[in-house]
Amino acid sequence: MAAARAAGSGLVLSRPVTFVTGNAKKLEEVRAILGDSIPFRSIKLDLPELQGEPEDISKEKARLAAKRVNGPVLVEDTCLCFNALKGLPGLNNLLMAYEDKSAYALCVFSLALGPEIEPITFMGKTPGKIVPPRGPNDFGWDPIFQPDGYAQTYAELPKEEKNKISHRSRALSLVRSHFAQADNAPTALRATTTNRAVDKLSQVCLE
Ligand SMILES: O=P(O)(O)OP(=O)(O)OP(=O)(O)OC[C@H]1O[C@@H](n2cnc3c(O)ncnc32)[C@H](O)[C@@H]1O
Ligand SMILES: [Mg+2]
Repeated sequence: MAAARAAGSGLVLSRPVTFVTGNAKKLEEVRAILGDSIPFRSIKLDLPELQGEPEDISKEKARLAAKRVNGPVLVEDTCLCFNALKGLPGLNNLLMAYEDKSAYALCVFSLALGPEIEPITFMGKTPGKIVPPRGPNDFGWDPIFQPDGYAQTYAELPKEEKNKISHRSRALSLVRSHFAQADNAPTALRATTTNRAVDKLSQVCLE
């Protein structure tokens, strides 16, 4: 297959990256946010629901997906984390007992360039609070999450607004920078430099 080059980026992949998810709504947002900045295809695969820290879950999803696809993959794991529960994901009703309704939406993308290559992660975080549900009920917990600085829940916001400030778009802007950063490295070094550059990036959490 022909090599794929991300628009405006020097990161050359042997195949276009495959975004793997079982969630059509996620895919819709990723398409809207990325446009044609990174060439990707997508497949619908139900990855196992793993337990643990979001970063570990995301990486494990990427390892499993890279084996299934046998090529470069991008996956993501998202959670709504409640500060009253010390960042643990939880249920809206459980929160009733707590005065602190603050929360954050967290999205962790993992990029694995192949089945034998350790995935690298990119995190985006959007702070907000949990409210009684408002707005359309077609995407997970969107109706109960109201981002800071907004009077509307994610579900009530126009899609373009959500996509400007969402946990997902913040994480994806790091994915994009990662692809663009590879531009600065000599071709022969790109693969390894990319992996190292990401050590730095993987600790970045865009808030
Ligand atoms: O195949 P994957 O990508 O894993 O898809 P999933 O639907 O299982 O996705 P997650 O495990 O990452 O997400 C856990 C839940 O969070 C929901 N969710 C993810 N992103 C969301 C967003 O931006 N707004 C509202 N709910 C979201 C999603 O619908 C799930 O019910
Ligand atoms: Mg899942």
